[in-house]
Amino acid sequence: MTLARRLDDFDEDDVRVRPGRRGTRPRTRRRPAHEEAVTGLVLGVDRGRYRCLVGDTRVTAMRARELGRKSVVVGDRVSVVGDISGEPDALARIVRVGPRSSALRRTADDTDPFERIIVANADQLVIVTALADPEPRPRMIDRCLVASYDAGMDPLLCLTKADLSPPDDLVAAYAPLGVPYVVTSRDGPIDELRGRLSGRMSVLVGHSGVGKSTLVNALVPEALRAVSHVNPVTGRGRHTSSSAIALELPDGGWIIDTPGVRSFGLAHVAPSSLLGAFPDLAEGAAECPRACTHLQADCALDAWVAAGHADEARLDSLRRLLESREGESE
Ligand SMILES: Nc1nc2c(ncn2[C@@H]2O[C@H](COP(=O)(O)OP(=O)(O)OP(=O)(O)O)[C@@H](O)[C@H]2O)c(=O)[nH]1
Ligand SMILES: [Zn+2]
Repeated sequence: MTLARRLDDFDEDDVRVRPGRRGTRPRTRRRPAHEEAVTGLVLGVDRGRYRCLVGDTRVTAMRARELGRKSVVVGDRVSVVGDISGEPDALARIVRVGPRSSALRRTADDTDPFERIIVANADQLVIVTALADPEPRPRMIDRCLVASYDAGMDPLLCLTKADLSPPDDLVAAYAPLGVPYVVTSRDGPIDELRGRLSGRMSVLVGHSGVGKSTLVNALVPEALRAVSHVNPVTGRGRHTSSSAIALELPDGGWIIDTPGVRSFGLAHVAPSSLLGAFPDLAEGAAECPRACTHLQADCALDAWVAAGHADEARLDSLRRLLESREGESE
C-alpha cells in the first residue's frame, strides 16, 4: 500500500471522536439541517480533499463527519457548507451526497480488494480504442461495454488512429450490439465526437497510448497544460495522480478523464442486468431455468433465436459480454 493511497483513504471519518461522558449527550445525535448548504459538483478528489464546482467557483472541501462511510466521488452532486469563497486556504465541508443516477466501478486490485465507485452520475462511457499501435483489444472493449450497461451509461466507441488502419473490421464486429461509434485520425476533425459529447457527462477510458490525452487536449484546450505540466484540479503533475478528473467542455458538458483506470469491476454484474441492454432477447429469457447464466446448455435463448425472435449475432454478442466478466482484467 503506497503512502498516497493511505492518505487518500484517510479522511474526516477516520478521526473518531470520543464520546462524551455518559448521559451528557443524547444517544442519537441530531443531524444539523444545513439549510445554508449550497450544491456543488465534485470535479476531482485528491488526498481527502474534494475539488467542487459551486456556481462558478472552484471550492476545496473535506468530508463532514456526518457522511459516515459514504463515498464521495467525481461526478457526485453534493451539499456544501462553510467557506465557499474559493480562496486559496478556504476549506468547505461536504455534508450530503445526492442520489446517483449512475455509478461506475473500478476493479479490485492488489492494493485494494474492493470494487469501488470511481465516477457517479456520468451518462456516457467513451471507450477509446486505437485501430493500430496499439492493436485493438476486443476483450477490453467488451468489458467496458459490460461496465457501461451495468452502470446505466450509454457506451460510445471512439476509434482513433484511422490514419494507420481502417475501422471496418472493428465496426463490423460491434454492429450487432448497435454501439454508436466515431472515428478519429491524426490531425483529423473531431466534430462528430464533440457533437456526441455536447451537453453530456462522459467518462473517457482507454489503454495507454491509444490517444486519449491527444483527444482530451483537442476537446478541452486548457487541459493541454494539465497533461504536460500540472493538473488544474489537483495542482500536481499528472503522473502523481491516478484519480478521475472532470473537465468542462467549451460547448457545454463534461468529460471525465480516468488516468490509471485500466479496467472495471465486473464481478458483481448479474446476467439479468446485462440482459437489460438486450431487449430483443430479454423476453426470451423468461423461459430460461431459474438463475440461468445464459451460457448453459439448457438456456432458452437458443430456442428463442432459432424461432426467429432475435438475431443469432445478438445472442453471440450477449454471450461474449457475459464471458468477458470472468477472469482477470487486462
Ligand atoms: N497516427 C496517429 N497517432 C496518434 C493519433 N492520436 C494520438 N496519436 C499518437 O499516439 C501516441 C499516444 O497518444 P496519447 O494521446 O499520449 O495517448 P494516451 O492514450 O493518452 O496514452 P497515455 O498518456 O500513456 O495514457 C502519441 O505519440 C500521439 O501523438 C492518431 O489519430 N493517429
Ligand atoms: Zn438463459
